[in-house]
Amino acid sequence: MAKTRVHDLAKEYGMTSKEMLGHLADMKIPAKSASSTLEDAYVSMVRKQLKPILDARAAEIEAEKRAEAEAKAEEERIEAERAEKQRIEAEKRREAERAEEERRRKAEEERRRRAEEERLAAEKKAKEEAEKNRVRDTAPKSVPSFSSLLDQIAQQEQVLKHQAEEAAQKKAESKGSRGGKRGSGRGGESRQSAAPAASGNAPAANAGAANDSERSDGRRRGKKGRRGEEGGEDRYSRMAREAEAYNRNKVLEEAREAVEEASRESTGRRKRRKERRQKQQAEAEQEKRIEEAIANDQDLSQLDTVKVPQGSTVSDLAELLGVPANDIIKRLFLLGTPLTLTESMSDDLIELVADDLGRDVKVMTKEEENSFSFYDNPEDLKPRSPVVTVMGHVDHGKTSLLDAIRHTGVAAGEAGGITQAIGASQVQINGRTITFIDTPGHETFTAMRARGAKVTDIVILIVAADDGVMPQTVESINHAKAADVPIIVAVNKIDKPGANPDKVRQELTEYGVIPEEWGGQNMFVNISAKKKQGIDELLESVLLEADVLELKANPDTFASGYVLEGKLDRGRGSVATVLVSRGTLHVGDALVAGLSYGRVRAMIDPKGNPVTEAGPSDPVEILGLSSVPNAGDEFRVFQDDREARDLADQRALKARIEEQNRVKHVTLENLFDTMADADVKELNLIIKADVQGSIEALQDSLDKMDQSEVRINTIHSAVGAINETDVVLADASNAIIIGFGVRPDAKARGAAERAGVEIRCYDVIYKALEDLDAARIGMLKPTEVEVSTGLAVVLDTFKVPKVGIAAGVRVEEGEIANSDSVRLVRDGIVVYNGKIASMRHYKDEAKSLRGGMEGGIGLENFQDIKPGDQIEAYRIDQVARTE
Ligand SMILES: Nc1nc2c(ncn2[C@@H]2O[C@H](COP(=O)(O)OP(=O)(O)OP(=O)(O)O)[C@@H](O)[C@H]2O)c(=O)[nH]1
Repeated sequence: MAKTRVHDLAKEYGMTSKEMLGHLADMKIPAKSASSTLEDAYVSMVRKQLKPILDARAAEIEAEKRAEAEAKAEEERIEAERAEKQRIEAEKRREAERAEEERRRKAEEERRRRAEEERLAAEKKAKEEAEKNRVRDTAPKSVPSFSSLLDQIAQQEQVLKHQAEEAAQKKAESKGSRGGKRGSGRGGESRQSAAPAASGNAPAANAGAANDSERSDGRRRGKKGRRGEEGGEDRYSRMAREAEAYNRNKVLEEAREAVEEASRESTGRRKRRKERRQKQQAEAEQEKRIEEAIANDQDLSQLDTVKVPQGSTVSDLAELLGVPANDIIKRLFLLGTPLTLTESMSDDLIELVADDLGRDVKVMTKEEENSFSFYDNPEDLKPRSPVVTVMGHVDHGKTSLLDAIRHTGVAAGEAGGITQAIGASQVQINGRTITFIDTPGHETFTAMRARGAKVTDIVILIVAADDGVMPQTVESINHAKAADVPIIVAVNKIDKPGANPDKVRQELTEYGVIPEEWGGQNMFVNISAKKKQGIDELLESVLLEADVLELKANPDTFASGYVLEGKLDRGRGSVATVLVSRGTLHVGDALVAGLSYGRVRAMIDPKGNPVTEAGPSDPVEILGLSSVPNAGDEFRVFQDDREARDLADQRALKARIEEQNRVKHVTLENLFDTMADADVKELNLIIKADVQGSIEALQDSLDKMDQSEVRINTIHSAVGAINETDVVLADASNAIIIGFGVRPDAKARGAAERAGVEIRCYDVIYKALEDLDAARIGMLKPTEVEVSTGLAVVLDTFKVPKVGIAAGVRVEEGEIANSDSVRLVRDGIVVYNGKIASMRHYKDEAKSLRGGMEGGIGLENFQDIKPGDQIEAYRIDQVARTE
């Protein structure tokens, strides 16, 4: 048997001979070198021993092979992907090239077409002008302008061309038929014609004159008859003329080129200058935006976001985004909402379209648009007093608490004299001030917050200890939490026998309001608003909370803040209670608040005293505004009252446009509503009142009215007198104007009369509600009422030609008319409901059958009548609705 050598065996195992010799040594098998031979017995021993190695190696090789194959497959995949990508890109590129080529071709075509058009037009004009000049023999007047010079050049060219043609023709003619006939008497004429030609070698400005004389010469020649002219030109004069024509042409051509070049250069320069200017402007604007953003601590990544006012029209958006309106209209069309240029877009549509255009937009509500952002240097900030709102369930003691607070620190004798002068109050405690907003409840708080007015620093949640947590308690908690305002709980009415302050604490934990003593975040104070117990402790808690909040503001700047309340006062005009958030407000300051502006004529503090200035956290009543601002409007003082007026005017104009747009345009949302409720009638209202409260109260009652059939729309409401704009709006939207404690001014009254707009003024809400209800009911569809007319019993049935089976009846009750509807009732079940087809009394047709009469009744499309059936007759009456 052949012996196996070590190196063959090693090869078989994929190892070096040295490695194999190592293994052999381990197994005590004698072998010296790679060429040593091994006995078969040893070989089988080696194989047995090295089997695991062989297996492992095989597995390794297999794995390597697999990995290689995988890598190759992956490579191939990547390669294929890359190729595909390349192919797509190439395709895209080709597509783009094709598009570009097409665009270029079209542009070239267009350019050629235009050039051709221009050329034709110029030719036509030149011909006309040449013709005109030919018949006009007056010399050109005065020094021509640059453009008229060009015109002249063109004209002269035409004339010269014309003359050259004429001359060529003449030449041909004279060479042909009358080549030898050169008359002697024609030399003078030739000289005559040559003389002006020679003198025509003049500057361009005079060339016209020379030309004209030549033309008139030609004309004279024409008048004198062609014969005299033909062949009259001698060789020299012709040469002189041709030389002159050549020279002139050359000069004119050069002049024209120079002029064209100059104008080309100037437009090119102008264009470049314009582009440079625009670029500089854009850069400056961007720089300004960045500076402002840094100053206002804004997010710089938001800089590219375009702010779009809510309700913007298609053309507004196009302008803001700097894109052609068509781009937007096209996208709207694709979105299935075709709109015209002047139609408003919904927030969603604005965002969708902008997104599609790859632009970032922020739809700004009116409040956001009207709000200002300020930046203060931290060094300028000084501590300010806290502003507090009291919230809680109805009857838990909000008013009583505010009352008790107002009496704090007031001597007993003074107490009776305290009146709530303005919509906010201030109390002094431990030498510090706390400001309270006097419109308690979360509704106002949230309404203000919704308008962007963040005035409250701390909420006092009042909970009656005898009543515990009630629905509005929970609402108040939610509202305060949503605004991220800390809550201090005043557990009230602890003087009451059933009071259980601990139960209140327990219940509140469920809503995440947990007493500090239990490890929570909220301070709890037991009070009795009625007995004025615990009030000081409550106020001290407010100060503690304020310390935690580290409330600060810069008092040494122009004032800004929020309107808490606005009203129209008979004697004093527009009156607004404002809360200063920043800066100091002075009498005489020019300010804008919402749509109103004016100079502060007078200021009244919460105690009713006139003051000349108000700092951060101070509430004051101000007089002097042009109109009544709304609660929640932001106010801001301007250095210059012209600026204030401009801003207010801009806002007022915008508000008016928006209001009109709102009335005119159907939005996506209400379009469907309107279609679905085609049956619903609308009662449009414009409400004007002397105080915001009346508007809210009326609106509240209106909202509660049944609107299933007549929808009541308040299309506009505001504090202030009824003015002409209201009438215009009412006219445009078919609305009634309701006034509370306000009257229309003379202009409005006149406009209303002319337009037929109804204005109703009231002093009390319920009267207005009564009238509106009546109007609403008047608009209701009349009700259909079934009136029973008679009852008959079927005695027998019989056949009637054409009608089929008819009933022989006896009328038991009432009177049945042939126009009545009937029900056929069998054993209490209605088997037919329809109309009477025929009615007879004996043989004759009858219009009706009275009680006790017998007759025949046939039913429309119904034969299954049986003796014993009852016929109930009725008619439908329409009755005007009373509700
Ligand atoms: N016994 C007792 N009664 C109180 C206390 N505080 C308020 N009340 C009474 O509770 C009732 C409601 O008090 P208001 O202060 O009007 O409560 P409110 O929360 O302002 O009520 P609305 O304005 O209707 O939401 C009044 O009759 C108060 O006299 C109190 O501490 N103890």
